[in-house]
Amino acid sequence: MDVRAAVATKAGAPLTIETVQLEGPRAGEVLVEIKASGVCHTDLFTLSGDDPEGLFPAILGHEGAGVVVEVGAGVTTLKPGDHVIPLYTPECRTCSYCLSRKTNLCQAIRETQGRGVMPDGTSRFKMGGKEVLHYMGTSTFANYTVVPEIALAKIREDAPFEKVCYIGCGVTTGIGAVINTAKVEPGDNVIVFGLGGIGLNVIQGARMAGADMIVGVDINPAREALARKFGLTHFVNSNEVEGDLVQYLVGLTKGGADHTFECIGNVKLMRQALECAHKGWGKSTIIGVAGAGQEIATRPFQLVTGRVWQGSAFGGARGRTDVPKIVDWYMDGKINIDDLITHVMPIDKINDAFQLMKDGTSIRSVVTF
Ligand SMILES: NC(=O)C1=CN([C@@H]2O[C@H](COP(=O)(O)OP(=O)(O)OC[C@H]3O[C@@H](n4cnc5c(N)ncnc54)[C@H](OP(=O)(O)O)[C@@H]3O)[C@@H](O)[C@H]2O)C=CC1
Ligand SMILES: N[C@@H](CCC(=O)N[C@@H](CSC=O)C(=O)NCC(=O)O)C(=O)O
Ligand SMILES: [Zn+2]
Ligand SMILES: [Zn+2]
Repeated sequence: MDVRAAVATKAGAPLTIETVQLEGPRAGEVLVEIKASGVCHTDLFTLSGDDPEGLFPAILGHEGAGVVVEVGAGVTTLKPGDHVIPLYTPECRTCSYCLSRKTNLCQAIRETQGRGVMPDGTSRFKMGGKEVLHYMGTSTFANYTVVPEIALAKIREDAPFEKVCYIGCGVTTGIGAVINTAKVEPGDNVIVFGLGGIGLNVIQGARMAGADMIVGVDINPAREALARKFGLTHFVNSNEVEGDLVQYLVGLTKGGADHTFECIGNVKLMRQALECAHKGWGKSTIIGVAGAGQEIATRPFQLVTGRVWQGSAFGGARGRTDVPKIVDWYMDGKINIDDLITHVMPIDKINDAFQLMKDGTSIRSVVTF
């Protein structure tokens, strides 16, 4: 079938809206009509060429929501008409990672996903007779896509696609990092570096967990007012701090934070986030994704003296199990998504969404089909 897609032809170039040929679902696969997709910083990161796994030409997008159109042979858990959110972290429930119960990083299809192909090693997308690659196993910047059954969360049918698509990455990543990975406890002090589409959800998660001080660090003063609505108690504009930022934050939290989160992807800030965690017990969780060749550094003494450095992918969430519950939280008014979706536009305007993100003007843009 012909589908409309925003194609990333090469690193650094704007996406182009194209008619692409999509083959139907093979065994274990599902054809999904994508109704809406958020644009995450990671899409921009991959498009920039900084992602060691970035491949072109490809159809980016990993924050979608839509409706099942057709299922391939052997698919038992989904049927046409079901509403779904594609998962870049699948949940097969049978691989050793899933069975360990120690991680959400299902590895059942990770290798082929990283090569931009379906689990059988081929792509379903073609343009002008040539293969176009999948991205993160989801490729949601197309009005139809094919996704493995194990990478689809079935959600309730009354949830609005234009809002709950954000649960496909940003919401789950931020709230999940607090609840599943860091396990923030009532009364904890928290510092969040980067108050964008992820960091604001970390703030929202910290408030849900009952944190006491919730400190946000950003260079964009426009982020303060919105962050306060989500639970921020102290805003720090790092450009305005005189002297050492780490010392300032340690002072503000009277010895360092119980938990810090890096939500930018900057290795220097990852170090600062670790070093303003409390001596003896502070935990620092890296969420931001850093480019090829970037490495983190600190004095080992920082760890010897009890700080813990860890990371979180997709908020430690097991998507098929947890995503439907997070959709319920939104529908029940327990979490706020609406105020974070600052722009909605048709897919034809997707390059505007990337520009708004680069300019620091948007929190989340959602494209519709
Ligand atoms: N681990 C995971 O599972 C996931 C990781 N990510 C990653 O998380 C990171 C954040 O994504 P997202 O929230 O969408 O990105 P955004 O661009 O929305 O947010 C980043 C924020 O950090 C601010 N910032 C930039 N530089 C600095 C600085 N030097 N000091 C303080 N603040 C700064 C930005 O300001 P300004 O707006 O002015 O630039 C912006 O407010 C990215 O690296 C993304 O790839 C995303 C999803 C999942
Ligand atoms: N491909 C990159 C790493 C990109 C990355 O870390 N992705 C996150 C999700 S970011 C979503 O917006 C993730 O889940 N990582 C786990 C994984 O298995 O990819 C690189 O090679 O550096
Ligand atoms: Zn993302
Ligand atoms: Zn698995």
